[in-house]
Amino acid sequence: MQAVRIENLKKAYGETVAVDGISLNVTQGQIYGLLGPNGAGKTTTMRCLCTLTAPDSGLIEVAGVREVRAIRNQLGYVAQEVALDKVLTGRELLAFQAALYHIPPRQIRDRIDSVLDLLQLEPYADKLSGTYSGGLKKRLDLAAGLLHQPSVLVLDEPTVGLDIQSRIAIWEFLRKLRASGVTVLISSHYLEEIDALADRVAIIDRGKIIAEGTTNELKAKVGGDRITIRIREFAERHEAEHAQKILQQLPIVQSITINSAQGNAVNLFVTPDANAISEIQNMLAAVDISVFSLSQSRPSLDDVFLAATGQTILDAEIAQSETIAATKGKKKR
Ligand SMILES: Nc1ncnc2c1ncn2[C@@H]1O[C@H](COP(=O)(O)OP(=O)(O)OP(=O)(O)O)[C@@H](O)[C@H]1O
Repeated sequence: MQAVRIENLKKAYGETVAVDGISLNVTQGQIYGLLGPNGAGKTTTMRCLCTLTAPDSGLIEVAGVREVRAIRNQLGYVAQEVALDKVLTGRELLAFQAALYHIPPRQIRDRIDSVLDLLQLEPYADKLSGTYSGGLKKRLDLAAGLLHQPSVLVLDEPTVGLDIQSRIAIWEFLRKLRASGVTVLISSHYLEEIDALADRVAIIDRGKIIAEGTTNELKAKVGGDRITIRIREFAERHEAEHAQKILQQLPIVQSITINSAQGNAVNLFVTPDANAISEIQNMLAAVDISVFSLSQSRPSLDDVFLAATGQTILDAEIAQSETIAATKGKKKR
């Protein structure tokens, strides 16, 4: 049975199309990643799945059930913002959540002890949650999401703003959860997070899935190696375009894009070839283009995004924030 099935989900807010026909299948016991820039539609997809936002159309099924109440019993949702009442202790907060989830009163104590243990929160359980560090708050949020023993845990950007140690602790916890059979759906715009955790990934851009598969499958599809050339530390766009024109003539070059977020670096995908670097260097030297730096790497998930959209995730985020700023500016006038 599929843990999560979403078919042709659509949701618009006025003229903004947040989700534009997303379909997903998540097998039980997997960590499934939704990767995409801010504003791609990840939160809206998750909120629709968790029955917190009504979709305009599309089908949602969780562990074989479609009815709102039944879906809620199967799902735990941990939102992007930590939603804690600071004047309660961790334990009191969990007790409050347990009542919201209609957990039978006789079971509440055991359930709370069990999630506190699972997230190694016992030493902090009787301290006010307002005094917790960011990592502890997130762990308490995760504990609350697991109180009713959901078969699917949905996490929206669970490590945003956390330091690296707290992030790694949460990654380890999620792997343990998977080993116990819980399905985890996680959204992130951190490439390394999805790379480290997800069995499968859907890459989302502007409300649509642009690539789906295991991380290895997706990287393999991109093909050859990536070579990044910087003509100068911060090159002008026209300098990068000149190099692009020259390098396009090389048969080993599969595609070339210019990355403005990286000082107009020139990104190439080339067929794997031991002489690729020297061929490129010779070609540029022949037309007197000097090179500030040159690096070669295996494809990353960002390359998958780049190959599908023509821009990196960071570029897409910059473009999205510029669109929002422009819309706000228009409204003010
Ligand atoms: N309640 C809302 N009202 C109006 N527009 C919304 C609302 N929620 C989301 N949007 C818009 O829908 C689009 C998708 O947003 P969404 O939050 O789903 O993306 P995201 O990939 O989760 O990004 P983020 O990580 O920034 O939340 C964006 O353009 C956003 O501005």
